[in-house]
Amino acid sequence: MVASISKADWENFRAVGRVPPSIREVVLQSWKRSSRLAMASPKHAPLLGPDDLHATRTHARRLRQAAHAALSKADFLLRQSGNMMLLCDQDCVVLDAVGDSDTISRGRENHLHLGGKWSESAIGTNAIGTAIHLGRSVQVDGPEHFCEEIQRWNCAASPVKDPGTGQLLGVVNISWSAGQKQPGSTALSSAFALQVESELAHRLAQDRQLLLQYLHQRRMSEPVLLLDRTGAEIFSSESFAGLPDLSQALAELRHRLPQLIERGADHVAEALAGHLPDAALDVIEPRADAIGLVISLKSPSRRRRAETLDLAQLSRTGATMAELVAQAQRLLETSLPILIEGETGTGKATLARAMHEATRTMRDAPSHGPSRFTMLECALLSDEGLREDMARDGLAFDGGTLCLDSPGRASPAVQKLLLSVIETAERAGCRVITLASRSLFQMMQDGSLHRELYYRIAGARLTIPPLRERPDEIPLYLHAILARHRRENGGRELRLTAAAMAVLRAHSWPGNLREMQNLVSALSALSRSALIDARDLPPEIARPEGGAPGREDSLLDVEKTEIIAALDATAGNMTEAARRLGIARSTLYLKLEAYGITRPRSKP
Ligand SMILES: Nc1ncnc2c1ncn2[C@@H]1O[C@H](COP(=O)(O)OP(=O)(O)OP(=O)(O)O)[C@@H](O)[C@H]1O
Repeated sequence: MVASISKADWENFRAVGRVPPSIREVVLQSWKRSSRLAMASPKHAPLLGPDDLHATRTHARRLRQAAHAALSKADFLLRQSGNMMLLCDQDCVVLDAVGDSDTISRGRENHLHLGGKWSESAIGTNAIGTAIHLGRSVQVDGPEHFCEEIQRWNCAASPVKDPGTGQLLGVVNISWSAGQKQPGSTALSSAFALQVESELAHRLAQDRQLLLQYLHQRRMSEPVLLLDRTGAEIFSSESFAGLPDLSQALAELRHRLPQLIERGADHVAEALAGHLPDAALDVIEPRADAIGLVISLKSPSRRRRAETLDLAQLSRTGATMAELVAQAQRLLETSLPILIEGETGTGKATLARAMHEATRTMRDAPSHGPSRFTMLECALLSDEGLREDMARDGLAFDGGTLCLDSPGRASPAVQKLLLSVIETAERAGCRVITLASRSLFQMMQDGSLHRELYYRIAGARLTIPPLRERPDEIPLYLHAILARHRRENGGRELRLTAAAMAVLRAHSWPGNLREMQNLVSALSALSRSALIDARDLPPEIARPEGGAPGREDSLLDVEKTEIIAALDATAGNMTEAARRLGIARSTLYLKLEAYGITRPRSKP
């Protein structure tokens, strides 16, 4: 494209406001906006200082990361072409400059370079500022620029929009000397902008995949809604969708989420507190950036619940935990890395947090400093993201605890990087605690866990046995969880009948304490009475399908459950229960004793 006007046209407009007849409408409108700002004619755009530039580039990291491939390609293609390509953010600040080195040097003279701010309000009509103002591709040639010094340039800029929200993120701009003909530059800037947008879309799709994986791993049974960082709904449980009166609060949240989530988890929690007071929030941050949000109802978030239990409380939940807590306390005297193993939901993360809190408050451990608890969900880490976090100090340790969740599920590349993360953490006086629901030793033997990583994390081992291996402790846990639920949520105090307790003791609890926690939340929400009987329990617990016992169910478990179900169905009538089970009444008495089952009700 050739400029629609001459230098003389521009001079006439500036001097007496005469509008050149051949001027393009887009340029004229921009000149009018620029005139209203009554700016002098600066020689260059304003320039951000190094600290502000660093902060601006960090803030725009998502855009810059997505533009990485396009910038590398442009750097190669535009070498010695007289063109340079600039990536700018939505405030018109130049974030990156690549391409022909002579053109880049000349750009510096006008601050058409890193940190230069090219908004219309700062420097009048120019492709970057005008494209951002209009939200569409614009080319501005020589004398069409509003400020004289900038007329040595031709520029073509195309917007980059967030594929999730449609929000303008910035522009890709191509600049070259006004004297040279460079046909196709607008097309080139559009092509690169499209490439950046498609990379952003690809990353958004990957993040959505990660969010679904996260939800799958949590196995949440309460009403739950999963949103990505743009506010789009990724998943909603039927129970959540059916909740009345939430639509307005949610619409507002989804609208504000893209801004809130950029500012951090605390801002989201704060904004939601007024709208969804009963909701628990989990902002998902597998790397330094939040990629989405889980909202669950009537069950405070796992993270918050875990924070409230200390070692003393844990040791009160039975002999097994008392012994484990005693061992944990001895280990806290050392600097050994600790591996906590146990099936899903057995309380590994809770124990790790309680250990962290204990270290924090130990007066005789000044070296442990003010201390953060940094949890890395290893299965969700990518080597690229982790490398970036390490490079820009996103994983700064201050003593405290580095908690690695399921390192065996990380890719081999991530496992290698974790070795350096651990080294950095230990050098900063950090305690390393690793959580695993499968035997890491076994995984090392299988070759799915890096051998060196295993020996770096498994200094000492604590193993939490599954609930089904310690049925005597089940009532203690139930009482503790019922009491805690009432403390946290107020309301009625739920109590269990002997029959209900018997069924729950006999249950195999494949989801362990998390399953128990969810059951208590569900009972509290659904039960009309404060006294829970066996018949109020969900069918999969009260009457497990004979054909589909859990992996761990033994035949004895099945028999025990059958007996409890028969007693429940006959309201404790021994004669009738024995008849249903096809055994003698005396045999039923013997079996009750053997299984430690308490008769629900005395009926003849
Ligand atoms: N001693 C305890 N008493 C009562 N509740 C507990 C106890 N320990 C853990 N919990 C609760 O059990 C649930 C599961 O605990 P946690 O998340 O620590 O388990 P986990 O083993 O780390 O699970 P996963 O391996 O699936 O991540 C949480 O809701 C937690 O608050």
